[in-house]
Amino acid sequence: MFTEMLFSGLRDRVFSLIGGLKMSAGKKITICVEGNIGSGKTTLLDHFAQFPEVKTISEPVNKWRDAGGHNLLELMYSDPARYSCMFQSYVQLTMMDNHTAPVEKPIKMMERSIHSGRYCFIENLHRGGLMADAEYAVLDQWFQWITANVNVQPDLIVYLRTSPEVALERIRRRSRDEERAIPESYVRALHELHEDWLVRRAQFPVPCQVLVLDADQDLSLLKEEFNVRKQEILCRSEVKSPVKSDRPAAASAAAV
Ligand SMILES: Nc1ncnc2c1ncn2[C@@H]1O[C@H](COP(=O)(O)OP(=O)(O)O)[C@@H](O)[C@H]1O
Ligand SMILES: Nc1nc2c(ncn2[C@H]2C[C@H](O)[C@@H](COP(=O)(O)O)O2)c(=O)[nH]1
Repeated sequence: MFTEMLFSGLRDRVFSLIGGLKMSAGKKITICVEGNIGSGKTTLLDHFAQFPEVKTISEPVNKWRDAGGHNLLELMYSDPARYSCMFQSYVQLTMMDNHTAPVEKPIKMMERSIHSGRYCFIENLHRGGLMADAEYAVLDQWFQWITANVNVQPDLIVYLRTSPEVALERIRRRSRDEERAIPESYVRALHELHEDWLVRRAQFPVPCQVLVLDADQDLSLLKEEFNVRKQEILCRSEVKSPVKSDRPAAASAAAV
């Protein structure tokens, strides 16, 4: 009940923001909730799942933990040099499946996207020397083909921005078996890659508008943060969505 009350204002703000995206009649809106491991994505989706306008689609972690009886997530964490290419290949397939899943409701809210899989996780594994150049090149070719030929375009990214310290504390608190040995350096590197991508716009294209929320705050303060930022975003929602090209254009609205 307490969480319900806290998020009720957030729901209204998200919906008014979506209204600002100039939803034409019948248009479906896709929102991707991005953030580091433990940033609160599942918690946010669980809350929004109760609203009739929203269809939430969680990250397919269960598929990764049982692919024909194999726990690919555990394999990847146990020996990333050997298994990360295989794992990322399956992540790209399962995330493409989520992106293309037909949804009757006007709002599809996804946990993460194929984009963060490429720009944050694959990038992290390659830069960390845990993925060979050839594997990186092949995964990128697949990613480029998918983004050019399949509609994996979100309309809005909600970035739950946490400090690495808070993310680590929440990972430890959640204590998922496969994640018990995640080093602090891994979470820190993922944080910087999210920041480079969604805030600093350092290298990789951002496919749509981004709403940045300070997710370090406890649930009680998260709603206020969103209220403050809502107007700032709405004035940008007049901007047309990026023209669909063979690659996602950098969002014409600046990051907030
Ligand atoms: N804003 C928050 N304040 C405090 N704890 C949170 C907050 N958001 C999530 N948590 C807790 O942190 C852990 C990770 O949250 P989760 O939603 O599973 O993150 P993600 O899906 O991004 O990995 C869970 O135990 C959850 O209850
Ligand atoms: N190597 C990758 N790992 C990924 C990717 N997407 C998610 N994950 C891992 C991170 C967590 O251990 C687990 C679930 O993520 P949450 O942030 O929801 O806890 O899956 C990826 O693309 N590559």
